Amino acid sequence: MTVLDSILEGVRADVAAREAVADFASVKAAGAAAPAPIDAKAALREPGIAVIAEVKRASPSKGALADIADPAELAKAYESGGARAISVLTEERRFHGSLADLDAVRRAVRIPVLRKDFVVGPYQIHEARAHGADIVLLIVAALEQTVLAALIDRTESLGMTALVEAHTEEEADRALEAGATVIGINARNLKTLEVDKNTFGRIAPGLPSHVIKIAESGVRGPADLLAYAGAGADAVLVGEGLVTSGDPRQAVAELVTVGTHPSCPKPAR
Ligand SMILES: O=P(O)(O)OC[C@@H](O)[C@@H](O)c1c[nH]c2ccccc12
Repeated sequence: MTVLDSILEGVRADVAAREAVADFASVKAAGAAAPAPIDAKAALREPGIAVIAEVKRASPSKGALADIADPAELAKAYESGGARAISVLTEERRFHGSLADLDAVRRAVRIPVLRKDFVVGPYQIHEARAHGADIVLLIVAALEQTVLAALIDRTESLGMTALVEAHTEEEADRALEAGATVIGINARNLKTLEVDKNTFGRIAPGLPSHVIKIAESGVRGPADLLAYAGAGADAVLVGEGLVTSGDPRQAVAELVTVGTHPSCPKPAR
């Protein structure tokens, strides 16, 4: 069993437990009653490399990363440093995230918020909307093709943006085939947890120019952002490098400064 399989097993159990308390119809209604989502695609297409800053307490590869007492305060620091969007891990068992973190961040910032979890079905999409998410992560490796296509459709029908994550050329092809217009290439293989920073550079050039391309994982500083920008990234998603920095506002600001400088490579459009 891969790491991803074992995470998915826990997630399915947790979703079933929540669904026993609040059924599908009730999360759907709560999502419909939530304030309208922000247009995250427009935000990601603004000039300069977008920085998506992540609220990440722990990871399966590193264990505890940061003691984040107040996720709202961290998100505000990211926003004031110039982050274009905030990613919030909501998976509990391995990443120590929660929907309460998502709520706190949603209340604290005005920029788009991404629900970062292991989505296995439509329940979590409506739940994300009910908790104020504008973007939902969908992981190709975790989903069958027909389910992936249906979940992208459901996410976008609710006015949110589906960020579809791939790790190989085959997965990127599946993402496109399923209708993804925002694709994240994760340098970390979720089955083995190994990081290969060349993954984005191998896969992204093969994606059509209309696709918004996000480089995920492994950004520790401006040099990494520049390398991803040179390979065609519209955005970078950064977790560990920010939560362990000591000064998250400053750490984001350094990335944003480099990513918006006239000398920074721009994606072909
Ligand atoms: O902490 P890093 O190396 O900056 O990585 C952030 C982000 O890419 C990573 O948290 C991530 C990317 N895809 C995921 C899917 C599930 C959980 C986590 C992730």
